[in-house]
Amino acid sequence: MSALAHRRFLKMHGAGNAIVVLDLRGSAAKVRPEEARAIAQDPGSRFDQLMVLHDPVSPGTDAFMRIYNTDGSESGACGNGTRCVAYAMLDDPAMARPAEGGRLVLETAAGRVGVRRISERAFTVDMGRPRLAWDEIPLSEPFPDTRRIELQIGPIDDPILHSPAAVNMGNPHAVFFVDRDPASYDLARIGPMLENHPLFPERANISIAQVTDREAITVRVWERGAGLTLACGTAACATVVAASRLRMIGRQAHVRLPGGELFVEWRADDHVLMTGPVALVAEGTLAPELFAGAA
Ligand SMILES: N[C@H](CCC[C@H](N)C(=O)O)C(=O)O
Repeated sequence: MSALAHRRFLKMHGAGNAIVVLDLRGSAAKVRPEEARAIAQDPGSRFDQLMVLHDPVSPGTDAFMRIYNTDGSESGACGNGTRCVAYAMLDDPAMARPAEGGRLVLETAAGRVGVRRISERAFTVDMGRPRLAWDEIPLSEPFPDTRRIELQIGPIDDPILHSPAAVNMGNPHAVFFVDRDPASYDLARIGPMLENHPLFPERANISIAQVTDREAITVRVWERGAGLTLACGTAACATVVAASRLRMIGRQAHVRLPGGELFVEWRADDHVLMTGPVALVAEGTLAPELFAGAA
């Protein structure tokens, strides 16, 4: 039987991004990709991302986090999910541990993120520094300037989208800036082609963004490994960094996504801070039969 059977989870969302939090601290259990897929496919535990807590690995951190997409693939970052984890680690009766004044340091395969409570249901995540070199995104061929890379989709003489910015926020992002409502693009059709484009050896999250004023951007996202989601925290961060590099905004903006709004600041010390809400939807336990056919 799976080591995950009967384990309790929290079903949450961050600006509409569906998140499940599972606490495996104090155990040697790990989530296998097929088990993540099985959990995602059950209506009671459906998620865009599964945030799994493990015992801390490095001194000065409160937990090690593994992040799974709907398809079972792992990511080095999830902004919305990190806020949900902070809520769980500070407020959930079973998951909470005493923490210094509402502050936590979480570690993932991509590095450390700091989280600070702003209010009962809002948190600011220090997502760390963006990685901007072509081989840090990563891209499969060299581009000295990742503010606009050579990639387009649609008719060669009249592309639907072209010249995206590339940013890594612990995960790879391509951001296409457009001058009309991002909702007018068929991202459900375009997204998978771009997510799996050979230019992205680790695939990519695909955003379509419209800068509506010097401090406001409207974004829609096709997420790597999860598809269309109502919000994507790291995409919001990547979009603000990209827009700032292109001088379309200053260093901060309100990012409006279908599921809600995030505020992102690319601080002078190169750290990207993202502030947004969390919501608790339900709690549940993982039924053993979930994993019966896990493949
Ligand atoms: N799909 C992303 C991970 C989740 C990102 C998103 N949900 C967020 O809030 O940052 C990836 O595979 O890179």
